[in-house]
Amino acid sequence: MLIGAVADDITGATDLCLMLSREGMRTIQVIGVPGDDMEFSGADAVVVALKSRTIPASEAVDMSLASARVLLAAGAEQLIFKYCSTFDSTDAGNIGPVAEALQDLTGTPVTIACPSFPAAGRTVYKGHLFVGDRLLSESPLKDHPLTPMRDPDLVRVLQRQCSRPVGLVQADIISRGPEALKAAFAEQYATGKRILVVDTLTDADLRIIGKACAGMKLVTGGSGVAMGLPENFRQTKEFTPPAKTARMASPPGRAAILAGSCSAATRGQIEVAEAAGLPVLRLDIAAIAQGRQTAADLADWAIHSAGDQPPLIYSSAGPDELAKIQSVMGRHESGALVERTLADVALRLKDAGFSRFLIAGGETSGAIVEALGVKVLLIGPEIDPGVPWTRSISGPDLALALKSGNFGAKDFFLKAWDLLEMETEDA
Ligand SMILES: Nc1ncnc2c1ncn2[C@@H]1O[C@H](COP(=O)(O)OP(=O)(O)O)[C@@H](O)[C@H]1O
Ligand SMILES: O=C(O)[C@@H](O)C(=O)COP(=O)(O)O
Repeated sequence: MLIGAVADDITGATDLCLMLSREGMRTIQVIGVPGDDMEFSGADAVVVALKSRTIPASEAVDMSLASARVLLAAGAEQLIFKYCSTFDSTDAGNIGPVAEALQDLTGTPVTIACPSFPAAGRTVYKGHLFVGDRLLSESPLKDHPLTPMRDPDLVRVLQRQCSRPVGLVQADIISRGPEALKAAFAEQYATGKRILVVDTLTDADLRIIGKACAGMKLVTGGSGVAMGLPENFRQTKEFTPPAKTARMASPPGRAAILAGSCSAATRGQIEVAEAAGLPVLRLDIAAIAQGRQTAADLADWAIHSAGDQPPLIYSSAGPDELAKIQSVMGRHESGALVERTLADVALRLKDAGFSRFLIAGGETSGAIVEALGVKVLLIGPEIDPGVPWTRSISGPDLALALKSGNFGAKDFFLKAWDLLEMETEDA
C-alpha cells in the first residue's frame, strides 16, 4: 500500500477512491475502522470510510487514530485525512482535532488543509471557500441540516477547531510551482504555523500542490488533494487509469433510490426524477415519529411499485421546513430518526431481492451501508465528478452509488443506471 486514507464520511470516501483510481491506483474502500488482521494485498491505496463528521470530537479522534494505525502498520507511505470539499464541520470540530491528532501520530511537523475540488465547483481564494460563484456562507451549505456553514474564511474556521496556529498559502505562491510552495511551507513553519490552508483555483494548482506534498507524511483535504499525489509514487510503480467508458457488472435484482440529503442539488434531482415519471414517495418524519408511517410501509410501497423505473423514497426538505422540523424534534434527533428509517427500508428491500441502490447523502449512506452489513467496496465507473458506482465485495453482493448530497447533474437519478450491466441469475 502506498496511500492510506481516513475519510470522515462514506460518500467522501468513495469520492476520494474515485480520484485515486482515476489516477491509476488500485484502490479499495473499507467501511469502518479496519481490524489489525485485515488483508490489503494488491491495493495501491486503501480508504477507510468512517461516520465521524458530526460525532463528538474525541470519538472522531479515536476512530481516526485507530484506522490510521492499521493503515500505517500495513505499510502506507502517506496518509490522507479526507473531509468535505465544503469543509462541513462545527466549531467544536472535527477537522481540526483529527488533523492535529494524525499529525502527532505521523510526526508531520507541518501539513496542509486543501478542501478544493474545482471539478465540482469548490475553490479556495485568499483562504475563502467558494461553492460555484458564491462564498460558502452564501451557498446552500449555509442551511445544511447538521453542519450549517456560515463562515467562508477557512483560516478562521479551522483556527476555531485547532490548538496550534493555522496559516495560509495564497494562490500567487502556488502558481510559482512546487519548489516555491515547499519553500512557503518551510517559511510558515518557521513562523510557528502548523497547518496551512492552501488556495486552489484549478486542477493544475492541485497537481502543483501534489508535487509539493511528496514525502509529507500527512496531507488533509477534499478528494482534490489526492489528484497530484499518485504521480509522486510513479518512480516506484506504474499505474494504469481505468478506461473512461467502462461499465460495471451488477448483481441481478431490482433497483431503488433512497435520498436523505436535503441539499439543493439532491432536491433538484428528485424533481427531475419525478417529472420523468419515476415512482416517488416522501418519508414524512412527523408521521414516522407518531407511528402513522413506518419503514415497512415505505419498503412495501417500493416492493409493489409498478413498471421498470426504480422507485425513489426521499425525506429531503427545504430550509424552512427543515428549520420547523428541527425546532420541534431537535437537529440531531430528527436526522438520526430519518437515517434509522431509511436504513431499515434499505434492509427490507435487500431482503426482498433489491441489489442496486442509489443513495443520496453522506450521513444517510453511512447509516444505510452499515445496516446492510457492507464491509468493503470496489470502485467502478464515474457517474459524475466525485460519484462512482461501487460493488460490495464483502457482505451482501450489491451495486451501490453513494452520492454526496451536493454532487451530480440534475438527471443523476435517471442516467446513473446506464453504467450498470446486469449479470444473469446463473452468472
Ligand atoms: N425531513 C428531514 N428532517 C430532518 N432531518 C432530515 C430530513 N431529511 C434528512 N434529514 C437528515 O439530514 C441529514 C443530511 O445529511 P447527509 O445525509 O450527509 O446529506 P448531505 O450529503 O447533503 O450532507 C441526515 O442526517 C438526514 O437524516
Ligand atoms: O468532498 C466532498 O464534497 C464529498 O466527498 C463529501 O465529503 C460528501 O459529503 P456529503 O455532502 O455529506 O455527502
